[in-house]
Amino acid sequence: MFGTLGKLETARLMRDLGSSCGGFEDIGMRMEGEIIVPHGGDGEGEQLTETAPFQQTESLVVGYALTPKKKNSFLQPKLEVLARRKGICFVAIDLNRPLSEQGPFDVVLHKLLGKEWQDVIEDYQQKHPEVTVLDPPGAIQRIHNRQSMLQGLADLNLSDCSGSIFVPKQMVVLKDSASSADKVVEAGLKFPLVAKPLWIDGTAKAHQLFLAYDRRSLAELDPPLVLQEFVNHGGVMFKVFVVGETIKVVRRLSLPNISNCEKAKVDGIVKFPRVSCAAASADNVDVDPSIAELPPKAFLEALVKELRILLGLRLFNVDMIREHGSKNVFYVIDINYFPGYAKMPDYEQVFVDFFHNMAQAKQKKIHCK
Ligand SMILES: O=P(O)(O)O[C@@H]1[C@@H](OP(=O)(O)O)[C@H](OP(=O)(O)O)[C@H](O)[C@H](OP(=O)(O)O)[C@H]1OP(=O)(O)O
Ligand SMILES: Nc1ncnc2c1ncn2[C@@H]1O[C@H](COP(=O)(O)OP(=O)(O)O)[C@@H](O)[C@H]1O
Ligand SMILES: [Mg+2]
Ligand SMILES: [Mg+2]
Repeated sequence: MFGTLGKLETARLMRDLGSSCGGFEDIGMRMEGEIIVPHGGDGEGEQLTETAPFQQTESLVVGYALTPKKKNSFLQPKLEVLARRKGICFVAIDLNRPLSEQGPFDVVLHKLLGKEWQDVIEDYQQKHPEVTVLDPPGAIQRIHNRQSMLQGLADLNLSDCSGSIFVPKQMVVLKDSASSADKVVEAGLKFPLVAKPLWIDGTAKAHQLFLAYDRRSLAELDPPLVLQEFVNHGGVMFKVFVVGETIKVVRRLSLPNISNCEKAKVDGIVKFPRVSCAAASADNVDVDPSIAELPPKAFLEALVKELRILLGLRLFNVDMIREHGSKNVFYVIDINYFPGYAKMPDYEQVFVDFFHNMAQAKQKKIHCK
């Protein structure tokens, strides 16, 4: 039932990956991308010393509501110590007590799923307009659906034209039906297609993706899902991390090109691992530099500027691939709210600068009253 990726590709993929995202191990030097830090931060973490003088006054109190996994991966000791030195402190929100009885907070940083929390944070946002909610729940909801997350991207009018941005042709299949295969063909989607669960619900299942090589295989998939045309991109993808005004790009391993010969040979559906969640080890993958070349800086800045407005988010990353053979034709294939920032080089300093700028803006506002 499950076909197989080309033997060579699979072997290479598994060799390079070493592990899937869940049991994330750093499998090699992460190819650090360009650092675009338009404001004061130099992106360089300061050397930590045990006797680092803690800032006495708290300039910013950040309440956080995160899963244990996210708390462990994001709130690492180095971040807390560097933050404390700038008067920024992180306080765990007690989910068993009313949020309004806790704090006071300057910022509420959250990534929890479920209607209950959504109601709590929306109610809190109404009652506490003075608190920065990172990020607004409505904006987060939009990217929990793989259709709405990409809506509007293809129409972005980018000020910089050193590149162009597209979204792969895709369609949503809400329920099993004999006619869904006909609709896919009528919509002119070309196989192979990447089948992705429609909803991002924080479970591993939301990341179980398949390649569907022919229309007959669609019946083996479990709706609701998005079917997206596969775009050859040479096996390297770009993760564009955004933290407020800061942008950082890293390269990650991705799926190899699918040749016409393979398209003809392989049938059925193929499940594939979370190739891009682990850090790329580009050192041992012979990739053509034109494939691995980072997207132009001005292009990324123009794209992210528009995305911040379109999405209404400050903490997100964008998965982009360069169309194979093109100079700078890019496809956005995924957008993630509050992703695994610990895999972004120097993430601690980036966040300290981000929160410090927030604290300064708050101070300015108080003095202007
Ligand atoms: O597990 P991590 O730390 O690698 O981060 C996951 C992200 O990996 P990335 O940082 O892009 O390499 C991951 O990104 P991808 O979807 O794998 O591109 C998701 O953002 C995931 O959150 P969710 O399951 O979509 O809610 C993220 O999971 P959470 O950390 O939010 O649970
Ligand atoms: N349309 C596509 N064309 C080519 N490869 C794709 C496409 N969509 C996804 N992929 C591959 O699958 C990986 C995971 O897809 P993505 O949409 O980012 O799902 P997730 O949210 O689970 O990360 C991507 O990093 C890329 O390697
Ligand atoms: Mg992704
Ligand atoms: Mg994702």
